[in-house]
Amino acid sequence: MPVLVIYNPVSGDRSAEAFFDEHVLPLLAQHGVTPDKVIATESSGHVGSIVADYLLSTVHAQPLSIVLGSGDGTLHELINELNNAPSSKPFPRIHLALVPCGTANALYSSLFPPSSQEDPVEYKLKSVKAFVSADPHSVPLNLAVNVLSPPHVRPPAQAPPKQVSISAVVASTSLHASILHDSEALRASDPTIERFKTAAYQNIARWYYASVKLFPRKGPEVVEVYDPTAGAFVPHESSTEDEPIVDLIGPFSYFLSTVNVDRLEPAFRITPKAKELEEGTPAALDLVMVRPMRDPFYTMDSEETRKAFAEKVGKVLGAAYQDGAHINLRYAEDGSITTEGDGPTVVEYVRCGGWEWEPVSSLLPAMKPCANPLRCRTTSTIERIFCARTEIS
Ligand SMILES: Nc1ncnc2c1ncn2[C@@H]1O[C@H](COP(=O)(O)OP(=O)(O)OP(=O)(O)O)[C@@H](O)[C@H]1O
Repeated sequence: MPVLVIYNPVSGDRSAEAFFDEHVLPLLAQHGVTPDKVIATESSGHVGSIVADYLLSTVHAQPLSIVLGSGDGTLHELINELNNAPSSKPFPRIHLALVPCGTANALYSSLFPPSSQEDPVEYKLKSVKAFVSADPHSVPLNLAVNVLSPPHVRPPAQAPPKQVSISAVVASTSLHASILHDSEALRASDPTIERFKTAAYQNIARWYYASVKLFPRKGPEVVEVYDPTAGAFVPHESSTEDEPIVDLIGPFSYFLSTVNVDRLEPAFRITPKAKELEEGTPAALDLVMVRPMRDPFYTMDSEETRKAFAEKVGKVLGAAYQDGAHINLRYAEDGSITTEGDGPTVVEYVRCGGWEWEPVSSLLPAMKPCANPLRCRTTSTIERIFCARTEIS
């Protein structure tokens, strides 16, 4: 099977090149794996053209393996560039062995949940070791298709085309989208995951107005919601087999869905039940929402209310770092947050097949990343991309 070795030299703390020279390439050589190419990406989007050009130059009858040293962003680019690459015949199955060289490494840390005792070098080599082992095990990735509509324009002006983006980790609006947006500006000064926290504090008091539709996934055929008392997903109260679509209104503080991952950083388990979905079951999006109107103390939108509510959002995010404990938080009668009683859950943790986000204007300024309509749907598993992983018992 042909093998490409690709790394992004600027991802994370820029240590990918040294790590590949010192550990990854010697490990491959030790197992008799001679890569067809070893390439460092030179710019944004380069990873996709490296792989597409390679595939277009070969007969590509057999599957291709890629040892990829990067974070989630480079993987995202690879998937999207391949999806857009012109090819008269289908691309072969692609096997990935991941080396976590990025900042957050959400997919890697979900496939290989870290433990504090582990040697850091050994930890980073787990996927490559699975790939070179005598009996490699891989997991298929589910992909979510996101369609971003352009803002409405008045005729005769012509609207720009819709943008399609495929995600293998996360699709979000609201606070998380704003964090990603603003954390890029902090990359040069802070290469660590701390920059996500800095960006979170910059945006935590913002609300986003939208009307939202949730669609069921195949299998259950209803939208499901996590019930902390039952410790399980149950049918959403507004979703029945006859009328499965759930309509929600904002404002929203947090709105984020994941595929394939239960965490966005090694310790940030934002969709902690996502890994319980068994391989082979219909693809699902695990969606986490925080809507200020669920707070019994919500009266009206004002700068003051947003500031007070920001403290509660901070508690939700803090609990996500406590092994995903945010999904058990409820409002007490006095509006404080508790894990006791049967008050409304602070977080709505939904399992669905897709969602639509239609922004509506608010009296207070909305944020750029969430200003356009967005539709996100899971596809059934796409067979071509597999990740090398050891069995997780
Ligand atoms: N040679 C390069 N010079 C500049 N940018 C590059 C180069 N190669 C790739 N990139 C860009 O670097 C960006 C960041 O890469 P990546 O996502 O792998 O790391 P990260 O953002 O640190 O990690 P994570 O996504 O896990 O937080 C990608 O968007 C990619 O387009």
